[in-house]
Amino acid sequence: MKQAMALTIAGSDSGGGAGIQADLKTFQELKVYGMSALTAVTAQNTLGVQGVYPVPKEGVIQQLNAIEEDLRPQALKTGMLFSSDIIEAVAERIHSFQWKNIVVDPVMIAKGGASLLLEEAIDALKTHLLPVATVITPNIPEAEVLTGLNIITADDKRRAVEKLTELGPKYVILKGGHDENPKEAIDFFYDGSELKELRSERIPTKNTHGTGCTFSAALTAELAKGKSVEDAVETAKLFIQAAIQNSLEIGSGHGPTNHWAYQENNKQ
Ligand SMILES: Nc1ncnc2c1ncn2[C@@H]1O[C@H](COP(=O)(O)OP(=O)(O)O)[C@@H](O)[C@H]1O
Ligand SMILES: Cc1ncc(COP(=O)(O)OP(=O)(O)O)c(N)n1
Repeated sequence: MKQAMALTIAGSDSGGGAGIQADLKTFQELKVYGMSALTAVTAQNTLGVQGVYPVPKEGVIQQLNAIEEDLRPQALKTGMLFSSDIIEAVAERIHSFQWKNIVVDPVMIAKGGASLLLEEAIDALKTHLLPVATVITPNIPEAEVLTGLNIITADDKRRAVEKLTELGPKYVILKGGHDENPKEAIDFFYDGSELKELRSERIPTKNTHGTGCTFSAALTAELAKGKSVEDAVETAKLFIQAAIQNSLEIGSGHGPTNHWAYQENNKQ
């Protein structure tokens, strides 16, 4: 059997709950061989981000070249990319290597408010990276920045996903973690014509550090196995639901999600 292989291009979270660490843990749980290209080192824990140290663009390019030369991913995701320099380099490599199944999680701001994307990089994200994306997974504040819309109602969400599709990605998943619904966490899935809702119970917990990273990593892992985007997102939603339901009460801030809960639940 061919081994499924996935790549994450993202920042490091020293606390292990988000970023590269969350992505690799998720790949591993879903039995996908994980590779990483680091874009930045953050000093971070459950209380927030204390420092950001970007990797020079040349270092990011060299990591991607090394992966292409020898390993080739069947799917990849991008997370924290930080600067327009890094975004342009990543988009160029994805294009020239003709990598497929590209998940763009347009990470902008960490839970505590720290900026993980420079203001100057927003244009590059829209003009360089979204056109090469297969699927993008913004949360509501990120979708507001990318579209310039105020997103509150279901109609706003429809308008937002349509507008985001015009920027290039084939599919848009507008995540509902930040909306006001106290009972359900509803994500909107748009394939360019049909809008579907992915619903789950909203779990009342403060331990949601790394939810977005984990969700997009699960989606990427399933794409690497050859699933369609429609099927991969169903598994990603179940994976994040189990991870939040069994989140870890560690640290004194927003604890991380539990990456092994999905497999534990699915053991015979
Ligand atoms: N309290 C919660 N209960 C259940 N699902 C949640 C909860 N918070 C977020 N989610 C889900 O986690 C995933 C990540 O969403 P979100 O938190 O909006 O992303 P981000 O971490 O990028 O802000 C989505 O599928 C969302 O519906
Ligand atoms: C290094 C790094 N990358 C991404 C994030 C944001 O992760 P996310 O899943 O959106 O979770 P929260 O920041 O909302 O907890 C991050 N914090 N660090």
